[in-house]
Amino acid sequence: MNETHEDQAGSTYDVVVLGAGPVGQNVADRARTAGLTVAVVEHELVGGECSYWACVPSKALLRPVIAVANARRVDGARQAVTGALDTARVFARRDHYVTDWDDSGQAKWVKSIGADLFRGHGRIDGPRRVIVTSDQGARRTLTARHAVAVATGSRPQLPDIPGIQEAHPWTNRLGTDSSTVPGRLAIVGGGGVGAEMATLWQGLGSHVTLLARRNLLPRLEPFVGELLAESLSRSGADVRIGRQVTSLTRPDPAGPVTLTLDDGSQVEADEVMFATGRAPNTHDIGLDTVGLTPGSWLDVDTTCLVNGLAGGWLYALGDVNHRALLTHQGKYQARTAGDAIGARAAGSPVDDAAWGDHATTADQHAVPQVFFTDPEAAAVGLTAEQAAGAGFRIKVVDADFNAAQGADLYADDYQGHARMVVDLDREILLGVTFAGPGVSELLHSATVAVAGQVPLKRLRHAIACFPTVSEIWLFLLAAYRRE
Ligand SMILES: Cc1cc2nc3c(=O)[nH]c(=O)nc-3n(C[C@H](O)[C@H](O)[C@H](O)COP(=O)(O)OP(=O)(O)OC[C@H]3O[C@@H](n4cnc5c(N)ncnc54)[C@H](O)[C@@H]3O)c2cc1C
Ligand SMILES: NC(=O)c1ccc[n+]([C@@H]2O[C@H](COP(=O)([O-])OP(=O)(O)OC[C@H]3O[C@@H](n4cnc5c(N)ncnc54)[C@H](O)[C@@H]3O)[C@@H](O)[C@H]2O)c1
Repeated sequence: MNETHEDQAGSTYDVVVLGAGPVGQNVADRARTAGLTVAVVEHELVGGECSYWACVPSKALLRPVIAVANARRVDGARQAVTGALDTARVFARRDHYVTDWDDSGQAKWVKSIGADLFRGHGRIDGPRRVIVTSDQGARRTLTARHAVAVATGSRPQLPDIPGIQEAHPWTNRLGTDSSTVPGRLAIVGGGGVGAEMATLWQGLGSHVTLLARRNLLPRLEPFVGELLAESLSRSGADVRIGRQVTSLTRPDPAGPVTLTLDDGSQVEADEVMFATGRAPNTHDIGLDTVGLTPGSWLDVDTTCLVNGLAGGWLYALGDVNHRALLTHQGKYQARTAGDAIGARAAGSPVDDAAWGDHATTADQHAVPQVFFTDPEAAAVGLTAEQAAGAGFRIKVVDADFNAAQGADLYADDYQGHARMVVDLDREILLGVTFAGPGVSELLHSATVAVAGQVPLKRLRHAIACFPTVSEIWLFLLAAYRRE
């Protein structure tokens, strides 16, 4: 059951990592760099949800949809893009990026860093011990001298609605690995998954009905969801905000599904997808053997050490700690925690003060996120509502992208909006949000400004090139001065 290198150090390791998604792989790498021996346990595919059913396949599928939408925004190019997407080629492109759901390349990488990979389901069995059970039922005990790092990720959270099981709903799994386009697709949930999946499947030719009980992308500034709802509607999707599903019926599993909504109306579709949030993969990892509650999100300190557990040996990284369910943020936690584990094992000082080498301070102040919708949505830090709620004295500054000539040259009649939230006491940025074509690549400038707490007086000297979409910064800063 194990794919170990020949001189494997028995079944005692410095660090045992549960889950070989992007986060598990990164903490393993960092612990190896610190000179520690590492075992990695994986019960499905090395690479995790991110590589096979989330970030990678969804972005591989979305890219052609967005590329065509952007070409159609440019006169002269528009005339060259007249046909429908070649869905067979789009799915083939996705299959390439998920390596046909074959994880041998990533398994090889785990071994290349000098970690030992154990295939099977990992369960904690008391402090510093993990039992791995293979598909064939063989058990192996792994003991961790210094740390067990839980990076088991999350799975879809389905609401308890009558008829949901019989409806055989899609989740992010079929939403990213299907190679057929349903004629009509109903999507429940308007968060990141629902918004991207609606963009994707409408773009691939489904007629999408998107049912959201609140604004779309409700964690971002409200203008983002409004622009997205308008754009999806323009593309032919039926977007219903403020609606809930009360029941589903699907008498024939191969036939259509009918959703009944809270206003009594019904939606018939060929498939229904639930994108209603995530639950942590902690229900069956032995948390009860160390006094923690199975199925709970794991509460951690700034080094990702689980709070309230004696001995300082259990770390939780990535989706399972519920800080920010994003691959890049989980990998940041993994780099930080891996270094902290290394420092603690060596008896070296741990720098866990704010913005220190062993602190995940950005989790609180500067989480960047991009939704690959049309228009793209990109945000870092706090929204105006969050900043005001946290007690900051703020100024909210807005600008439309079409003020910037660079944006108009990028896309004729560029539709997009930007907002920055200024901390008036320190004159730094607390948050920045962009919505518009191509803004995903603009976000890092805002992330540097927010994480770096760059004074606005200095930001004035960070000049955006003419004529680029980044010129939006000039208009945001000018609006701040004017007001
Ligand atoms: C549709 C969709 C699109 C997304 N797009 C993006 C995006 O574009 N950008 C972004 O930053 N984030 C995106 N996310 C979020 C991102 O997928 C997660 O934040 C990320 O996968 C978390 O990484 P992880 O390593 O914590 O968990 P996972 O990727 O879920 O990996 C966990 C691993 O642990 C294994 N495992 C679980 N339990 C056990 C056990 N007991 N024993 C052994 N192995 C176990 C699993 O099999 C899995 O391989 C998206 C999510 C979804 C659903
Ligand atoms: N590009 C990206 O970075 C990207 C893309 C997709 C997802 N993600 C991340 O993955 C995580 C999971 O995304 P998600 O969209 O599944 O979760 P989410 O929590 O972001 O959104 C779920 C949405 O479903 C709604 N909802 C919950 N129960 C409902 C019900 N019974 N009926 C109708 N609506 C209901 C919620 O109000 C919420 O708006 C998020 O943290 C997200 O940021 C990231």
